[in-house]
Amino acid sequence: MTRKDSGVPTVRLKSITKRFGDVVANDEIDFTLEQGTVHALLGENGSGKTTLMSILYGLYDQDSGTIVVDGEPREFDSPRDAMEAGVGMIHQHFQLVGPMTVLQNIILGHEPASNGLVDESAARDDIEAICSRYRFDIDRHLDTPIRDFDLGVRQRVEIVKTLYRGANILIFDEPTAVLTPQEVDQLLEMMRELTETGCSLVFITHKLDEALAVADQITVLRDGKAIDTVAADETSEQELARMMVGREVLFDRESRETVPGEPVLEVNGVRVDGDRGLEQVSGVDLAVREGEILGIAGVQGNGQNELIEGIAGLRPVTAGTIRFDDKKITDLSRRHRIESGIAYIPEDRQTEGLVQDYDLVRNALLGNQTISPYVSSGIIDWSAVHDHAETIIDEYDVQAQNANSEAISLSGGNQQKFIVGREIMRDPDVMIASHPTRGVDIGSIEFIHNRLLELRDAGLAVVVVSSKLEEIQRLSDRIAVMYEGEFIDVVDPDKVTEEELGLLMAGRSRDESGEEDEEMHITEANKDMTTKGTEKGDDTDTTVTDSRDGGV
Ligand SMILES: Nc1ncnc2c1ncn2[C@@H]1O[C@H](COP(=O)(O)OP(=O)(O)OP(=O)(O)O)[C@@H](O)[C@H]1O
Repeated sequence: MTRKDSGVPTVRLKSITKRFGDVVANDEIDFTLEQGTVHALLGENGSGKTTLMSILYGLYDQDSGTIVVDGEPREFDSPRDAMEAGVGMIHQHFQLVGPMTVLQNIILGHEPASNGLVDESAARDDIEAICSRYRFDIDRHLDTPIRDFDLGVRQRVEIVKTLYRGANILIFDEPTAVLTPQEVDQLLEMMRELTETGCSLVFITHKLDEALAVADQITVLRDGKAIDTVAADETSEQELARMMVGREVLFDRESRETVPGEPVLEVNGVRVDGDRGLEQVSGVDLAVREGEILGIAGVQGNGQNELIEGIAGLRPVTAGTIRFDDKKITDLSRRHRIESGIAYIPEDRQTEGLVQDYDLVRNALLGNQTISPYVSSGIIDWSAVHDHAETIIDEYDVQAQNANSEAISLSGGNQQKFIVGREIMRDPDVMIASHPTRGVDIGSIEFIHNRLLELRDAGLAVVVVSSKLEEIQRLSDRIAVMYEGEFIDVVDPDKVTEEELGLLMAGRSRDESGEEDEEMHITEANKDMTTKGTEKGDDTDTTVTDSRDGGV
């Protein structure tokens, strides 16, 4: 990748300060974005990254300080003002309207008109030109409602929407958090291509390797202050981690001493449909034992999310049975599953994990509405719920003004820590965690990982779904790989490389010689880990190569 020399700064933020009540979110921050470069903004959850960029995007007024764009001091009263100056923002949480089509979402508020009518054909041409230039594949789906797509596609729609509005200064707020590894590579490549066409990019991220791979400059924020700005090719992950957290952070896989017990959660022949009524999970078998973490790896969209939503009771299963603690729970409601001991950390904290305009007290009650001491004889004990919210805040280091703060006022990572705390503190027997550290800073990732490992060591059955391979490898005792609605393999994390996992996630056997690709062998010992190919035009048995007993 070629990198351009710094020219005249595209954006200069001078001594920006922003307070929310007593919280100083930005404390006299200076920040310079050079023309045609990628500038990564790093920092722990709550360090002030989103606030700083929201000021540049006209969402917040700064209390003091100046914004200079292309050499001109600017005052943005709204995102519309910022957009007119060429500043666009792709948010962590998408701002799309579910029932509207992809095309309608892209042009919303900027509809081209012809004879007083919306000229969809002109819009279509413009969008197709943008898609082909930046290699987006969404132009095939312009007439489909956005609610039919997963997060990866929704994000691409957001990016195209921003480009459609003419932005050439693009702020990406944790864009890779919702993407698969392959999509991440594509996005990073696309970000470089955008700079080649004269765009200047701010890249907010927690992923140091991505910042180092794509950025020219990196600025680290801590506690609302800019700690330093360094050239990406003159620093390292270790140095950045130290600047962010103020200490060394280690992510080594520790060998474990304890042995898993009996299966507590068993799934047999389960089928689950996706949002569009198409079968996403095609009759899978799964058994999770006491004291183990089963990692489910897979490229997003291969049924893993539908499967765990089926287990958690958020989505009906169309066939098969789910048993927990030897009792059939297939038809139990979500609430009854919680009461029976199944906790769930959802993929999308914004819509499934929290009610954004509820305060943390009411959010602490979610899922505990029938549970003593919070509720007895149908009466809520708000003082007990308040104490509970405060305990979560303290023990999970959630940065919030207090328990009465609305969820929406918390940074994304702090919202995540609150949900993790609430779910773990239910004292469950089974924990199902979907992308548990999405959007979480490295210090907090270590913290959440350690909590999940503690649950396992305390004898819980834990299921972790993640598209981050290093997370799956670090946490799991076994890794089941899902591909097109089925388990294609079960592997030992100590014996598989990231490359092999990546191949499996792409539907390929670990044996690259190809001999085993066509028909993998089934041994007696692993027959019960086998899943049947069904709806996808494949009626052969798909085999797993792990020889331990027990279900996937
Ligand atoms: N609308 C708001 N009201 C009150 N406090 C807020 C608001 N927005 C942000 N804050 C607070 O300002 C601080 C900085 O938050 P910000 O979202 O900018 O952090 P961040 O670095 O982007 O974090 P993350 O990586 O978790 O997204 C946090 O303490 C946060 O709770």
